[in-house]
Amino acid sequence: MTVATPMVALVGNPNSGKSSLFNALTGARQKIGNYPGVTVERKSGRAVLSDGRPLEMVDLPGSYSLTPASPDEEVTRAVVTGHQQGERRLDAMIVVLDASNLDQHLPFALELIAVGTPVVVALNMIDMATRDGLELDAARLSADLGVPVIPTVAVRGRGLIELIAALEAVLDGARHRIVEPPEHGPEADRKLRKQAAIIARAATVGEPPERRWTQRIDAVLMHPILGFAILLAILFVMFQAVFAWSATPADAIDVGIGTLGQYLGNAMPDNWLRSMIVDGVIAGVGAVVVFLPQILVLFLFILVLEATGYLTRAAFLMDGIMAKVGLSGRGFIPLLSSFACAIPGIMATRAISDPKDRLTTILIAPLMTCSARLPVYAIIIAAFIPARSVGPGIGLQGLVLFILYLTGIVGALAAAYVLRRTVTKGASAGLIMEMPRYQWPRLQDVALGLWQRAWIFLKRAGTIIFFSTMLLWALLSFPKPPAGSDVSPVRYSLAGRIADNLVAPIVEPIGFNKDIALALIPAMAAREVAVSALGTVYAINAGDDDEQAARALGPKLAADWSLATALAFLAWFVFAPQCISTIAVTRRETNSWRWPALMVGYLFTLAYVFAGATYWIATALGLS
Ligand SMILES: Nc1nc2c(ncn2[C@@H]2O[C@H](COP(=O)(O)OP(=O)(O)OP(=O)(O)O)[C@@H](O)[C@H]2O)c(=O)[nH]1
Ligand SMILES: [Mg+2]
Repeated sequence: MTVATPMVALVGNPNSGKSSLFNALTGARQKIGNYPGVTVERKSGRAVLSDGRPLEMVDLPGSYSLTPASPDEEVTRAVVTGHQQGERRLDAMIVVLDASNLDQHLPFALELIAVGTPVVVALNMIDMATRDGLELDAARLSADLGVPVIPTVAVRGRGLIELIAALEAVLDGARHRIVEPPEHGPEADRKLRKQAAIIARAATVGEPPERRWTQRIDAVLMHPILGFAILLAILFVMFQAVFAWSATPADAIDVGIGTLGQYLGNAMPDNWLRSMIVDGVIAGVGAVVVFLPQILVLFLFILVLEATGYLTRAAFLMDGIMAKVGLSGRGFIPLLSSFACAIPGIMATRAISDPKDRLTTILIAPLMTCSARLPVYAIIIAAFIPARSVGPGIGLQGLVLFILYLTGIVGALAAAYVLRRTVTKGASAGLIMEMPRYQWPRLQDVALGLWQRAWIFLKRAGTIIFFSTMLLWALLSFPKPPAGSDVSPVRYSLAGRIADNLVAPIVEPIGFNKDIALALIPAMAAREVAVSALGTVYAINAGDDDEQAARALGPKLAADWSLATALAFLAWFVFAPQCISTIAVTRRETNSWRWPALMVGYLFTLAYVFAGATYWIATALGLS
């Protein structure tokens, strides 16, 4: 028998009903304070056992595991292990579970039971589980866990008498020793989750078909090997579709822009204004707008996958790999968003609680292939990679695009691995997220999402790209070479001179010609500007004798560049941090210039090295 007032804590996942249970058990006899040195609230109160003995009870903050990922979770761990300043050693714990979420709440319960302090499990929210048609076997669960399990409905006060009785029984048992729980990594985490899943399944005797279906689908989609193969297959189909489905509408836009350019070219007098509109705006902006269909196909896939509930599963699948490089699955959604654009991706990292984990995720986000790279990739692939099939249903062009995406991902993982061992050193936490239900995507939602992306893209084309194209046109057009000289107007212009004298010598060793050197300057504003810049350069170069120049950029490149140069150009854009907005948002989110500077530095280095290696290997293979 314990002599002093027994000390009991309520522990469990967030939202399992701890506070509701605490209120029901202690009534008005509560004290609220703070744990010393931290801003974590301490809530304690008095309950009574059936024989009238008093009991001190604390309501701990919700946690996912004993490996802390936040100050709240640190306090929970410290109280559970008896190391918390200002807290007595526990005599018992009430572990609170949400009955309809056993899979996700049991891993923490298993960890808590392993500590050795006497435990009573409150199988809470039984009313919700029953409402959903879920039937649980508390006795079986108790047998598997080795501790008493009492079904409760905290908000109705049901099961409280039984809970107190069970608590009394464990308090009267022998004194216990605390087994210091190991802080565990992802491997131990997965084991725990697996064990939890088995116990949960055994305790579930009746389940509505919908839940069973979810589990059956999950068993396949989240299988460590099969699920991964399916994820890769889905991504692969997605990239094939980006090319296959967009060809016809892209051609139509292309023809439309060409016709517009030709019409204006014929209708306007031959002066600088005509050159600015036809060679500058229409050639430049048009070269980018052509990629709208491909961007929409990509987003169609992302939006549909997200709406079905699959993306969260993909995050779980990726967690294992991400943990190996020191990231957590929490970073998956931000990184996936970065496939659309790094800016919302970097902002979404706010959901990552560990600061170093978050910082690493920010630093590698620009390596995810954003939609602004798509125009660059697409034009080079279309011009240099033959549209032939390399297997049933596998186009070579889609395959190359897939490889470019993959290179970005592998580069990001490698970068994270290095960063986590150097500048952002630290331990990584496991992933816990609630799984959404599987459902059919709603057509309106997908349509609205697509409309928003299209609008954002066109707005960029109308602002950043429009202005940088105009500026570039001006830099490319002036000063004019003296009449009668046969020097190229582009090379004679201000932009041409900057590119030739400053940039070209740096990028020449990696196989870039002077036109590329020129395009890289305005592309610092945004990657897709590289395409509009090339469009403008070649349009101005072609002068009056080639009305088709504005829209025939692809064939022009194919005639002008070697394959080795084209491949090096692709490799460059996998890594190069050519996006002012990303640098700005990194500065804002990390609140210092140090991290964006590091990001720009390491990415340019990688871009240079990889583009160079690609060029030299391709040249050695005779691909020039
Ligand atoms: N239907 C039903 N709702 C419950 C039950 N227990 C708690 N709730 C509700 O579940 C929600 C979360 O309950 P809390 O008691 O705040 O959960 P908690 O575990 O203290 O959550 P954190 O403090 O965030 O970790 C509240 O809206 C409660 O009203 C229950 O047995 N049945
Ligand atoms: Mg609470």
